[in-house]
Amino acid sequence: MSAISVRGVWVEFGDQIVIENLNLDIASGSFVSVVGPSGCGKSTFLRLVLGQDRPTRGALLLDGRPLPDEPDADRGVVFQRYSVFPHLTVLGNVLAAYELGQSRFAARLFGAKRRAAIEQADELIASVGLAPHRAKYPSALSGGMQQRLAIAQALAKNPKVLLLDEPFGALDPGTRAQMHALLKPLWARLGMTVIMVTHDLKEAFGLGTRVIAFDKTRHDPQAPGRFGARVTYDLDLTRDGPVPVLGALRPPAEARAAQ
Ligand SMILES: Nc1ncnc2c1ncn2[C@@H]1O[C@H](COP(=O)(O)OP(=O)(O)OP(=O)(O)O)[C@@H](O)[C@H]1O
Repeated sequence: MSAISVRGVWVEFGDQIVIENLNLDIASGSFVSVVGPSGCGKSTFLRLVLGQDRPTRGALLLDGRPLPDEPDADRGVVFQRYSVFPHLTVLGNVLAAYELGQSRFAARLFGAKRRAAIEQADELIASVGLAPHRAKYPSALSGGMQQRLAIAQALAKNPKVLLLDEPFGALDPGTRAQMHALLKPLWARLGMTVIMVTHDLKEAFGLGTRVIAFDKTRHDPQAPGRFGARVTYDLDLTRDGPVPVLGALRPPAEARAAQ
């Protein structure tokens, strides 16, 4: 589990301000959904936490220490598409993640370490429901199966923080619901901190313990890049009390627990 602090973060590309003075504290083990209009900087924020992009100003901390500048095994990521290796089987994909995560200097594991990695990979493959498909290549898997594989691959590194960028955006509603049913118990069992960008409000509220909305609050028609996005809503769903969901009121925690 891991806590993330965002301190006075700005992101600028040339004269375009994308994120403006962002301050956030994300608790260990929380599941944060990030929503907001297209182009408001949600993926940019995720790339900052991943270490793929750096803030123009400000700092990000993981457990009180500056986030490393490059992605590492502490942070796993699943994108909407294309995050699995097409030339490797299901097992090969998950094993590759173990190899990359565990062996910094030699890319392959051998002997007892490899056997242990295969055992762990098989457990993970089973936990995302892909055991019968372990020898298949991604081209032989459905979109939902490929995303389950991408999740297994991200989890193989045993990350403290799992970053999800519209992970189910390309899936049909039925498969999406299956993915929700898979992800929530996995998150609860593994106790990771999850940050998920989504355009689907139902998904955001259904999975998240907290929903953060990004948006630009100021606009200059003469200079569209002059102002960046800020946090416009920050809803803690673990607290009791009414939370508006799609125009309706969410039931209190007791009633939810009984559901
Ligand atoms: N490397 C880059 N160079 C220049 N501009 C960039 C770069 N990365 C992002 N941007 C700009 O930053 C803004 C925010 O992009 P971002 O992808 O973070 O938005 P988003 O909220 O995730 O959008 P969507 O919901 O459509 O995926 C966009 O205007 C985009 O063009």
